[in-house]
Amino acid sequence: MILPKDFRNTYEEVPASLRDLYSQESPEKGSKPSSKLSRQSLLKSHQRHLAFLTEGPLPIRTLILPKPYAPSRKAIRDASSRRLNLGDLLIDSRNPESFIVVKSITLPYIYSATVLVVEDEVGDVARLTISNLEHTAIDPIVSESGILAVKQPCWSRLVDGGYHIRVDHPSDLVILEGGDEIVKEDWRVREERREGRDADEWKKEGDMMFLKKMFRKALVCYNHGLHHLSTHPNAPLQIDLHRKKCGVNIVLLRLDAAATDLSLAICLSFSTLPTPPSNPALTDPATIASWLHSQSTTDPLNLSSQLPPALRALAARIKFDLGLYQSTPTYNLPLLSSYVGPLSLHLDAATYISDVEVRDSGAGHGRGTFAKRAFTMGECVVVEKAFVLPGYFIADRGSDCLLYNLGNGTAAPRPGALLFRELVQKLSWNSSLRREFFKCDDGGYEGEVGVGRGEVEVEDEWAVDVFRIERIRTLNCFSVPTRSLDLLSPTHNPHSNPELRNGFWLHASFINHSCLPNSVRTFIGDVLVLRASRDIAAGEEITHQYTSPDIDIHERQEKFKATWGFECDCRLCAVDGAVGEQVKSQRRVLFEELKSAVVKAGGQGALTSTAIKRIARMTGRLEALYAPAEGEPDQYENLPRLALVHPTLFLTEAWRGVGNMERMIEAARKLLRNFGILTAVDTEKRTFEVDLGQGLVNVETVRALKYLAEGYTKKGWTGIAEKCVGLAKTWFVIITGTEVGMEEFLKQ
Ligand SMILES: C[S@@+](CC[C@H](N)C(=O)[O-])C[C@H]1O[C@@H](n2cnc3c(N)ncnc32)[C@H](O)[C@@H]1O
Repeated sequence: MILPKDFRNTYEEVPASLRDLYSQESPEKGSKPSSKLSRQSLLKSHQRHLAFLTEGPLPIRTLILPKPYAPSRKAIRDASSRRLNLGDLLIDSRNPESFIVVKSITLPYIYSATVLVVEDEVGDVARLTISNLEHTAIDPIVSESGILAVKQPCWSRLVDGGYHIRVDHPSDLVILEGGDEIVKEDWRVREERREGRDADEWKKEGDMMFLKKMFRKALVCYNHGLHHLSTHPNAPLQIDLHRKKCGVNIVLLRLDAAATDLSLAICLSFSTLPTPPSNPALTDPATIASWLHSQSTTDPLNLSSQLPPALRALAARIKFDLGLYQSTPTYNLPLLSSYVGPLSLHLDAATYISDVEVRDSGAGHGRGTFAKRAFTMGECVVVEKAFVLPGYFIADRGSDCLLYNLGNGTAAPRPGALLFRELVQKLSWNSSLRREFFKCDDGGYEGEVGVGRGEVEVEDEWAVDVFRIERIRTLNCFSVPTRSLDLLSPTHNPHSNPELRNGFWLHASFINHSCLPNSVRTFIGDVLVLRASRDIAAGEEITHQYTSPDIDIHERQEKFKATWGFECDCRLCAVDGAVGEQVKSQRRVLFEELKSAVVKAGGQGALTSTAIKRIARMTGRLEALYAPAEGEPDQYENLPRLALVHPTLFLTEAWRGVGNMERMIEAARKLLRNFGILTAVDTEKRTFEVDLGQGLVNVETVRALKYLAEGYTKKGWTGIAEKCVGLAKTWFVIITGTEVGMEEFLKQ
């Protein structure tokens, strides 16, 4: 089809236009549309849109969340559910007790959303837009002539006039089998099972579909094969088909279904042994499924050693993906780190959370995570495999997409949009995972939309509320590099702003922020490693920095408020906040002047001692703005002085550059001090003491120690140099998660 020149793709919604449209309540709300498009014009428009997907330039995918509304909690088969037709639907008015059954009369348009033309049981037609389905055009979930039940249907306005039916929550859509009794008689179809095909042929076709990445079609073929085997038994083939279905389900993130298939395959493989096992548990699918879901590394039935390798590998995969827990922080992290690459993020690692507990923080911060035992500096406090970390190829522009949330006017770029999509997919298909996820902080969403935490059950499953998923994502996700170590690489330029992924960790979500934290989180692929950055006492709350604090207290608090809805009340924020406005503004001005002086000095070729001294004098003036007034106690005594960090780092490296070791040592100690870490040197006894207090451990403090070691070595004070190296090593592990790359870093 040749598209007309003036063709506009109205299936790709424009967020700003939609926001404007939704900003005013429709005067027609609650009434029936006064006019509607004919079947012919809907079909014609649809054909053009389908042609656009093959002929037109593809825009960036735009996922849109309208204003929040709760998913329906009514099963369509519930006797009190009301079955409607298109003619009964009202504008912008959803009834959670109602549903409609429609049949697709077109191929689906699958891009930012899925669009179909559907007819109802009396032949009326409508455009149906389904958001948040994870399928692709080659492997669709909804098909031409597919039959769907849509819960709480209503007419939603379109920007260009007219109406469509819009589905946002995956649990508001039910895909019906052709033979389902709920489907009207003349729509019912016998499932297509080409005569003459045997299970082996279905298996081959399924394998072919799998290779073509048509995963859902592969599942259909394997199911046909299994159906054939119900009348032509062949145990090895049946095991094989369940095994293959399990593998496809894992690819589609349908882990609950994968566990069901695998338990059937395992039981069949045991029951068909020449001497079947005496333990009946081994041939009971429910027992095997519950072991797969047990989240425990224990294996009371000694299954692992008895399973054929292919089934054993699948069992391990499912257990890791559903979440596996170990009680000790024993890991070979360097080995795990060696497996990680841009396309291999997902590691086989169990989660360690045994030595922390979640309880009310008692400080008005909601729930928090607390130490159940003492941790020494550097120890792992939590090690956690991601619940979801999308593994896309960053250079692949085909995965570009944006998520617009019209409810709060925010837009998330690709990392957030892809995390949202994958969270929706994982939660839609795995009811066993929903309860834990929906316990995470949702910032009071339930109250706003009028749903209580315990009430969200649908057909014994938790409803998949996409608005709530998005709220939970924004409050709890982390931006992550492939490995924290990569952020330190000499080729990594912090100003080039490399794209970080967005990931979700269920347990780390319960850790509150402090600008003066006692732990540092790092990432090795999809494994989060949280280490104590100072000694932590049993019972102490574990905290980490959500983001490194802005120098300016107002900007800092604004960021916390805008992103997470809180105001930080840590000691640093209290002290920075209590500084008079005049001093605050003087600090800001001087900081900016220093920044320009540093840029200017750097741009004039090799630095001279005169240029460095000039910056040192300006830094001294800034330092004076942190001094206490005469007779007053020093509020910053052992607190970070954030505005001084960059200038002192510059001075340390500049003095090093011109070979002035004494000045470099002095500046490096100041750098530590400006992060809140006090050092004391006894020149007589040649001792060096470090008082970490509540100071910050980060890459710059590791660098400061490295420079100190270098300086003291040059002076011949090897004892102090060794002490600095020892501490630098511990801190390096804290800020990267492992010792991988440590020697190189300390040598540079
Ligand atoms: C990732 S969650 C942390 C766990 C959360 N407290 C809970 O009850 O689930 C982030 C939310 O915790 C709260 N929070 C975290 N750090 C805080 C702090 N320093 N002060 C006040 N509230 C904080 C905020 O409500 C924030 O949106």
